[in-house]
Amino acid sequence: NPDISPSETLSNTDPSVFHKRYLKKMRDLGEGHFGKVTLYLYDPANDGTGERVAVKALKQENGHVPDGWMKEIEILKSLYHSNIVKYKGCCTELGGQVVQLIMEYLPLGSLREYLPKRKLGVPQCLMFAQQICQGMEYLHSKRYIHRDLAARNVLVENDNLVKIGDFGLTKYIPEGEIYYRVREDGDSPVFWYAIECLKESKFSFSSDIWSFGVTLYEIFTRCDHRQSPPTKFFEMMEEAQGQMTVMVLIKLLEKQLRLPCPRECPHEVKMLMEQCWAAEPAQRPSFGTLIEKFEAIRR
Ligand SMILES: C=Cc1cc(F)c(CN2CC[C@](CC#N)(n3cc(C(N)=O)c(NC(=O)OC)n3)[C@H](F)C2)cc1O
Repeated sequence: NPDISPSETLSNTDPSVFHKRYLKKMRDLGEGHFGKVTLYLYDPANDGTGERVAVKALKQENGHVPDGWMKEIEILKSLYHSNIVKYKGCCTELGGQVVQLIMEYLPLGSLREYLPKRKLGVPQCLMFAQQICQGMEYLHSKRYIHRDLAARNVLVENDNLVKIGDFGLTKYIPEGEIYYRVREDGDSPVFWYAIECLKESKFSFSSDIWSFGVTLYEIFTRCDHRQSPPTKFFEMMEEAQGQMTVMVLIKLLEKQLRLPCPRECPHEVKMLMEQCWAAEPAQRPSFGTLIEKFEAIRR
């Protein structure tokens, strides 16, 4: 049609730009220390035929966008892997003073909601565990450490596919560095933290492996809250009423105490958990090694 300019024939709207006016709030999905994740219908036709998206927003900062927040958006935007939640775009407000992160919505939610409802067999638990390792191996290959790997941050696409769904504490480790040092802020997931994180706030690829070991424990307890890491560790710390939890947890881990092996957990899986919880970071396996071990167990 010669009298329409080429740009008008193509729908020249950038699909990664979401307009606030078309986002219709449905319900909250989660709350973090610095913000929340909400389910929206993105409905430009305004007829309910739009698509559901998960929107992550920071608690209102006084008029400026924290640079750590833009980092998280850039990180997710740069990740392409079947076991990592898909970035869809951004929604900006007030001339870019507020930026919201738009992700694909997985209605089955995280393993924390899914596992207690769906009594999975051992083979499916092993498949999910291997998929988490595949997503994490990809993340580590780009020199990112997750720092918050846990069942609550693993989303279920369907009975055969899980994805790492939140990157709120993810950090880049520069070439040549081994550790990322942080001053502790917010409510840290201490029962998923490696011993060197608790003692010296030293985060590394190896500390993600420790957190994977705790996530593997969660998978094989089917996220039963009576066996959750906090519940179990508090039971193990029972005589230490009133003392600082982190100090007591460190003492307990230094005495080589660990989370107990879940019932009907294969011996090889218990061995993997214990390797992930080696006191010495360098003795813990990599995600590549863990993938090979899961492939061998699943054969
Ligand atoms: C500002 C910081 C911050 C705020 C937060 F609320 C959280 C916690 N939040 C993380 C995202 C979350 C779990 C995961 N992964 N989730 C994502 C989806 C999805 N993409 O579909 C989904 N779906 C779902 O529940 O369907 C029924 N849940 C869930 F919202 C918890 C972490 C944070 O760092």
